[in-house]
This record gives sequence, C-alpha cells and structure tokens, in this order.
Amino acid sequence: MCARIPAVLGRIARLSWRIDRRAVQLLVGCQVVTGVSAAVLLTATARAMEPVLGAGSAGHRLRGALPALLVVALAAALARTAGALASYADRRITPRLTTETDSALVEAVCRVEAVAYAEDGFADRREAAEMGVSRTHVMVTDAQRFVSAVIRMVTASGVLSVLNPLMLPLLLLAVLPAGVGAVLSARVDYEIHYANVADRNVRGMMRWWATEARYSDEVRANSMTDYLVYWHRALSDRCDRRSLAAAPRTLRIALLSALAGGVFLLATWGVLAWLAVSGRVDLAVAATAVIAVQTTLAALSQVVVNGAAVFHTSLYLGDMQSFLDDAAARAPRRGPGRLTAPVDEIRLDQVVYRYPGRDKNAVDGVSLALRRGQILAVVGANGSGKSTLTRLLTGVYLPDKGAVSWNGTDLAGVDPVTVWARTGLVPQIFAQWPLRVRENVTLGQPRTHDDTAVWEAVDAVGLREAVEDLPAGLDTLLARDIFGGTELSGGQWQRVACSRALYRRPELLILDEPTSQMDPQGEHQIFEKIKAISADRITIVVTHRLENTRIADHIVVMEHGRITEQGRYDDLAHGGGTFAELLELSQDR
Ligand SMILES: Nc1ncnc2c1ncn2[C@@H]1O[C@H](COP(=O)(O)OP(=O)(O)OP(=O)(O)O)[C@@H](O)[C@H]1O
Repeated sequence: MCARIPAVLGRIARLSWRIDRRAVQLLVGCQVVTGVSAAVLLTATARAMEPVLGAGSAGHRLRGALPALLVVALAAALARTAGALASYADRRITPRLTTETDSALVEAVCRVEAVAYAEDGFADRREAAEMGVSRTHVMVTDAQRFVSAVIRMVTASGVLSVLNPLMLPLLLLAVLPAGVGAVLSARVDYEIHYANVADRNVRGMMRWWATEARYSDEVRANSMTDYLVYWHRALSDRCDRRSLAAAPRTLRIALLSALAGGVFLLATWGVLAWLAVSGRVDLAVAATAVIAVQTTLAALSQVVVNGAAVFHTSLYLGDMQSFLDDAAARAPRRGPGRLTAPVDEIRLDQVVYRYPGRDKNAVDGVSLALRRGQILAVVGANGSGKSTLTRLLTGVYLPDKGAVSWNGTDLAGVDPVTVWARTGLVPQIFAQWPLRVRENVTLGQPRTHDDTAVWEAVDAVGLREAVEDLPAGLDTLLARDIFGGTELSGGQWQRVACSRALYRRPELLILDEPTSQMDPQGEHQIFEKIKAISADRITIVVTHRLENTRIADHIVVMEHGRITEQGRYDDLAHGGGTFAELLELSQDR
C-alpha cells in the first residue's frame, strides 16, 4: 500500500506541472523562501537575545538588539508573503487538477469495453476511484503544507543542533510517536473506507433511485418510501458499525502515541533546564533554544499532521490511479482493420456470448446474414438473447466464439469508433438526456447551426407539434429538475430516442422495442418511416408486438440464445411453430 505512494505523488506533481508550470514554480519558490526565512528568523533571534539579556540599561540593550530585530521583522514579513503567494499558487493549480482527474475518470469509464460494466467489482472500484478524485482538491494543499513544514523543521532543527547537539534527537523522539500514530490511524481509516466501499456504492445507487424525480410517482404510489428509507438507513448503519468497531483501535493508537511523545517531550525540556542550570549553556543561548525548540516542535507537528494527511490522501489517489490504469488497459484495442463503405453485408458465424459470472450463454451459436436494404425482425421470450444479439452486431460486445463481420471484416479487428460512426441504436432502455431538444436529437453527431435536418428527424417521428408547443421549441431544456426545464411524456421521450437514431442516417439501424410506449398513431408512423428509409441500410427491429414484424423481410425467433425459427411473416404465422403460437396468444384476448 505504502510502496505506491511515491508513484502517486510523482504523477500528481507531473500533472500539476503540465497544468500550470508557473504556479508550480511559484509554489516551490515560496517553500524555499519560507525555509530560508525561518532559518534567518531563528538566527537573528539568537543574535537579538545576546544584547537583550546582556548588561546595561533597557534602552541601551534594545538599541543593541535593534539590527537583529529588524532582520527578524523582515524575515517574518517575507515568510508571510511567501505563504500568501503559495496559497495563490495552490488556488491556481487545485481546481484544474481536480478537473483533470475528474475528466480523466469520466473519460476512462466511458471508453472501457462495455463488458467491464458486467464484471464483478468494477462498480466498487469505480466508487473507490471517485473518492480519489474528490480528495484531489486537498492534495496540493496537503503536499504544500507538508513540504513547507519539512523545510521549517530542517532549518529550525539545524539552528537547534548548532545551539546544542543533544536537543535535536530528543525532540525528534518527542514527535516521532505522533507521526507513527497518525500514519497508523490513517491506515485504519482507509481500511474502513475500503470495507465500506461496496455498501456505499449500493447506498449511493439506492439513494439516486429513491430520490430521483423521474421515479417519484412509482416510489409514492407503490408505498416504497418506508422500505427505501429503511434500506438506506440499514446500509448506513452497516457502514457506521464498521467505523465504530475501529474506534477503540484508533483510541489506543492515539493514547499510546501521546504517552510516548509526552515522555520524550518532558525529557527534552528537562535536558534544556539542566543545561541552563548547570551553566553548560549561557542564558541567551538557552532562551534561543526555547524558541528553537518551540519552532521545531511546531514544524515537526505540522510535518506529522500533514505527512499523515498526504499519506491518507495518497491511498485514495492510489485507488484512483489503479482504476485509471486498469480502465486504460480495458479500452478497446481491436486492431487496425478498416471497414469498406457502404455496409452491404453483416454476417454472424456461430456466435457465442456469455456474460461474466453467468453459467449460460446469452447468445449460443447464432449464424445470420443481413444484406443492405433488408429489414430483420428479432422476436422471442424475455431473456432469450435479443438485446445481447444487437450488442454483438454493433461490436459493443465481442463474441467469445465465432465472428461478427461487416463487409467480410471481423469486428474483432476494427476500431469500434469506425463501426459506431455507421450505427444508429434505439435501445430498450434509452437515455433521457437533461439537454435541450436539439441536443437530444443531435447528440453524438457534429454540431450543426442549421436546424433543417433536426426538424426532419423530429417530423419523421411525428413530434413537430409537441416540440412547437414547448416553451422554447428546439431550445427547450428537457430536465424538469433544472430551473427553466420541462418534461416530456414517456411516449414523447421514446419518439425523441427514435429521432436521434434517424438523424444519424446510419448504415445499420437497430431499434429494440422502439414503440413500446407509443400510441398506435406514433407506432404506425415509426414503422412506416422505417420501411420508407430501409433501402439504403440494414435495419433490425426487436419487438414483442408480432404484428409489427409484417414489415420485415426476414424474421428470426430466439429461444435460450439460439435461433429456433426463421422465415417470412406469412410462413411463420402459418408454420405451427413458436411464432404462430405467440401470434395466436397475442390475438386471443
Ligand atoms: N449485463 C448483463 N449481465 C449479466 N447478464 C445479463 C446482462 N444483460 C443480460 N443478461 C442476461 O443475458 C440473457 C439475455 O438477455 P437479453 O437482454 O439479451 O434478453 P432479451 O431477449 O433482450 O430480453 P427482453 O425481451 O426481456 O428484452 C438473460 O438471461 C439476461 O439475464
């Protein structure tokens, strides 16, 4: 755990350097000035003590000490100024450092192979990494305070060693137990944090679902509130129990380190008193030693406190870094293959796919050939593998066995970005982006300043009237939680999702239950549109409404991940198989 700290700190330093080189230089310069000022201050104080504690009238002694006192004042002013400038530099670096790490985390998560989401522990490690990001904002302050305390400690202890070599080791021993104690406490805190990470992750998700406006009707009308509140509290209690169980350990650590530190500190003061009383050091030196001891002690305490804080923070940053490294290793690296345009044929050859941790294949030996201009309908019971098949067709997942190829090129060897540039997908559970209507249609495509194509996509799904009725038309913000935002109905949202896919004019258009929330008119309109534009693309419709498969040139029926029937609507409807049975059931009401 400790071994990775220097690497983590090194990365933060390099990142800060990249973000604002001048601010880092200023920060380092200020630390040097702080250290030098501390040394000058102590030395000048020692010089001032001699005349102050010497013979003569008060005025005479003060006059004698005046030059040294002026140096003391100057050094103090310099240290203060350096402190203010260091804090300014910190404010220049920290916000951008936090933004950089936060953006890196968001990007890393968005770019991993989608299969990572289905793997155990991915969400927990991501939660741990989030903690690292939130800690980044204290990292520079902690590190800066630590370095500045080290410099002050070194200079003060240097002065102290000159005064009497015995003092320094004693002083170090006085503070060492506190340092060890702080590091041990930080480790305990981190252990608890790690033990709680899974529960905190679940709690965070439950909290979101319970308090999100979109689900507020369901929560209330289905009397879920008590259960959700209970769940949230139970998870919090579990986390608290772990923290409470560790409290005696941290108390023991704190008491023992305080005891050991106190004994050594008493010894330090005792030695100083003995040196002064026995005449081994003269009074002026003893007085300076008192100040030096105090200064060293304060600096040492700061070293300990800030060192422990740096240690603590770097543990979380370590989690963040290992997640980022892991995510970078999981980014798609599929090879240099190129797709030829247009996409005339998509083939699946004996494709098998199983989700991580599952004991059955979700898609189990599927072979299919789709040609441009064709509409394929995929039907089957819940869980039969239809949506998984769409993920394989688009290269979102790669098959465990077999191959998916576009124009004869295996997707396993092609940069997925080039595949997705030609794909339009309306997933079963689609996003309702808290953006304006326009961005909800164009998201994922280059920015446009001409709304003609946007309106075409809106018209294609019969949404023009509803959009024109919105307070600001295409500029209306679709987020009722945000001031000035508004909300669409479920069916209207689904039309927006369809318009988003159509706007892309994709070569492969996949619609997974695209009209499940739409009125009959909307459904009719969408399927008419799909048919009208099908000539220059491959279209795949996943649906449970078997009547809608009439528009398809080819229908496949899936059961337990396999294709068990396929053909045209009329053949299947009268074929006496599963399709005919399901069709009969849907009409028998
Ligand atoms: N992310 C996932 N992680 C693990 N298993 C999954 C995941 N998604 C789907 N599955 C499993 O894979 C199988 C096929 O799921 P899939 O979503 O492809 O079915 P489907 O035919 O689209 O179902 P539906 O008609 O309900 O949409 C199911 O057994 C399901 O439990």
